[in-house]
Amino acid sequence: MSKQLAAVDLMRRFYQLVVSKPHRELVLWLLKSWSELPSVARVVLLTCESGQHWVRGTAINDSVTVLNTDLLHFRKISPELVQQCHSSASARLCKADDPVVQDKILRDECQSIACIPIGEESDPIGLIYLELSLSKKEAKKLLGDCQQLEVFCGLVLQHLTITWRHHQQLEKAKVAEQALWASEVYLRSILDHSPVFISVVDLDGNVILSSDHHLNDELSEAANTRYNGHHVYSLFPDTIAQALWQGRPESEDEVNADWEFSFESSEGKSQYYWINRFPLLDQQGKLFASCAICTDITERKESEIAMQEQQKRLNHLAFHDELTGLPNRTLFHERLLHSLARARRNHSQVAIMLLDVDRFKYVNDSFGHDAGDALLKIIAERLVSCVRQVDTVARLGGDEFVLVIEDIHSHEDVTLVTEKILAIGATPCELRGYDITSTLSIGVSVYPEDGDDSETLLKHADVAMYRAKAEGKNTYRLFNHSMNDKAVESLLIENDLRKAIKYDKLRLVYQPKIDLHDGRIIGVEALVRWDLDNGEVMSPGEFIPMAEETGLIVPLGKWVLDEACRQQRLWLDRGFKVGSVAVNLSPRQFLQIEFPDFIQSVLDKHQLEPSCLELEITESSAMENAQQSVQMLKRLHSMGVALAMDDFGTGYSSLAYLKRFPIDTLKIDRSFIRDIYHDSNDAAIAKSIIDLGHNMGLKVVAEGIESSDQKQWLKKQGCDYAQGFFFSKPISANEVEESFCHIRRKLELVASNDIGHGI
Ligand SMILES: Nc1nc2c(ncn2[C@@H]2O[C@H](COP(=O)(O)O[C@H]3[C@@H](O)[C@H](n4cnc5c(=O)[nH]c(N)nc54)O[C@@H]3COP(=O)(O)O)[C@@H](O)[C@H]2O)c(=O)[nH]1
Repeated sequence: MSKQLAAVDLMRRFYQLVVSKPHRELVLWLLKSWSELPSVARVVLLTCESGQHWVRGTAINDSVTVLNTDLLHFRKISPELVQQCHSSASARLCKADDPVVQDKILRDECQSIACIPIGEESDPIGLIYLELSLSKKEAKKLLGDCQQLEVFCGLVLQHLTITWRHHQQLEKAKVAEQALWASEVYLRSILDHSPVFISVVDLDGNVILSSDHHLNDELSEAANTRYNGHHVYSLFPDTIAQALWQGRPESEDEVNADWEFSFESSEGKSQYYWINRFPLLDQQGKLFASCAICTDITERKESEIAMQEQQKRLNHLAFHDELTGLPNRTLFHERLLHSLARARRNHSQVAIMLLDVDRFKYVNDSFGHDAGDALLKIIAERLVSCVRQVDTVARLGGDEFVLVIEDIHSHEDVTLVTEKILAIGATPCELRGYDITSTLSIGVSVYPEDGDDSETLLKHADVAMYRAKAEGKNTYRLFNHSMNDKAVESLLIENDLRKAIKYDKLRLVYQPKIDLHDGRIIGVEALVRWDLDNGEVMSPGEFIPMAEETGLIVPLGKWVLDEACRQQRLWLDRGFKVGSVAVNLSPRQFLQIEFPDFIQSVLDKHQLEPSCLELEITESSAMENAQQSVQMLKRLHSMGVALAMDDFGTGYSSLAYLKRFPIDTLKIDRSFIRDIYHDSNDAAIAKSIIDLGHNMGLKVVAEGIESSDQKQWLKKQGCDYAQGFFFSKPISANEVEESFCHIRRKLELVASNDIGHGI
């Protein structure tokens, strides 16, 4: 047969044998073909792929096994031998006792080992490993006879290798496809469930990929559809589109950036996002798209803003007056310190103007606190309008304001400002439908001539203001050192008294009044005491005139009335019938239009009959505004409150008026009682007052009885009641209570037996 025909025959046989035969069968056939050769003890079929050897099968006599294992794990033939053969470019034969095969051979009769490369000698696709019971020489001959089998084996192995590789590639593609599918599923799931908005935008601005979380429904025209495939500018307002596509406009790196972003919804609600943009590069490292991750931080931002605003409000409250919004005392002091520091540096002058609203109490009491607050607000606004922005207008509390005016060059500058303030202060303002004119009193001190530090300057402005008030109100006074001493002293007392009223440093003591005929206690007179911080007690003789002068008598008088009625209620509840409680009234208090209403409210508050209360008004104050006093006394009398005229005999009573005063009692001033026994004039006056009182149908009380003689004389003259140290000094409510029974017994004894002295 020609070589050509032989080749064709071989190919035919090859195709008959190989095509459509399962691989396993081909491997078995190969192994079998070699193992059936005479003297072959063991056959191993190996393939070479990318420098690695795979054992595909092994045959020992009739037992053929198909394998697929790494040579290194097979370990039944020598890897060194395989390696040597593989690199030698020809079949290699060695004796069984060759060191490379030692310990590996299977049988004792094995004399030689053959390792036959299959395919290209320099780059074989496989190897046939044989263990032979032939000498090396005999084995060589046998292998020479097997060339056809060798070629055929090469073809089959090549076929197998190709199909294996093909299979492998298919497997790999399948795995890659699965991996791709999985990564797509992961990505979609992540996008679908992501709580943030993620978008990938290509270089032309088209959305390639986006998460289901919409930025804000109203922002997206495609809110309920996927964004993909749309241009960012067709989906979002320009600002957002730009953020998603072109990045932060001011950023140097337009692609890679993160920043906070906000926009306003159509409802005017601000929406905040944190945007993180980064580039997407292809395999060549070229930018093909950019990804933006937008996290909704609105809630966090809102709470941050709320906290900042609260902090701002707290800061504002700490340094501003809540009612007027003006700087408060703390901020005023700070500003004043700065102004003084500036003035020191610039050798300039600063004016401190302390303002007090005249008759503010009256507005408050007459129109109510809301009206008072409204007035303060109006004044605050007007003051601010009077000064330059660099100046300070502050409210120190109550109706007290202060101004710090910088860069003053002369007293004329000060006068200009004060007159402006007085003018706008006196402009009427409407409160509750009434046109109210509330004037201001201003005290001014100037740095450096009136003081070098804030405390002194403020004290001196206070002194000047006090002087402005004392000298007619609705005016201003510039401080001068001659004002200082007396004014400061009065001011200090006034301030302390203000605090004493506020912080309950006042108390009442009670002096009993006795019926001279039977010695009964017919009532007590409430007298106020002021406990000073140094432990001393200030007499009302000292502070009542000052309280009257400053107007403090009104709150003080209210407190006395309320406290006396409270105590009366307590005594009644505990079974102590002390008679009426008499309270002294100051003229200012007495002439307040709303005074009867106040009395009624106190009686109601403590659930007292009007007869439980007696009001004492001095003769001189009743006569001072006689016409008004008549009206007021009539109103009080009609309410059923007992009325007494105090210190009678010391004033200039007009009998015409006296008969019009609806009073119940005349109190003879103690100055007539003192020498009643020795001074015939005093005796005559006292006697006349007793007669006058009786003739007018009034009861008469003698004050200041210190001795039994005085008492006896008065009793003899028909005086009804008496009061004085002879019976009892003013005592505390507790003492009244504790010794009430004792006092009553003793007073009764003194009155009836003319004995006893004091209690
Ligand atoms: N508007 C108000 N005036 C008040 C009030 N409390 C007191 N006063 C007036 O202050 C003046 C001084 O009062 P006081 O120091 O309390 O003196 C009173 C008595 O202690 C004193 N007195 C009483 N008996 C005697 C005595 O036998 N001898 C003596 N030397 N003094 C005595 O007289 C004062 C009471 O006087 P009168 O009011 O006239 O009855 C005084 O004018 C008080 O009115 C207050 O709450 N509001």
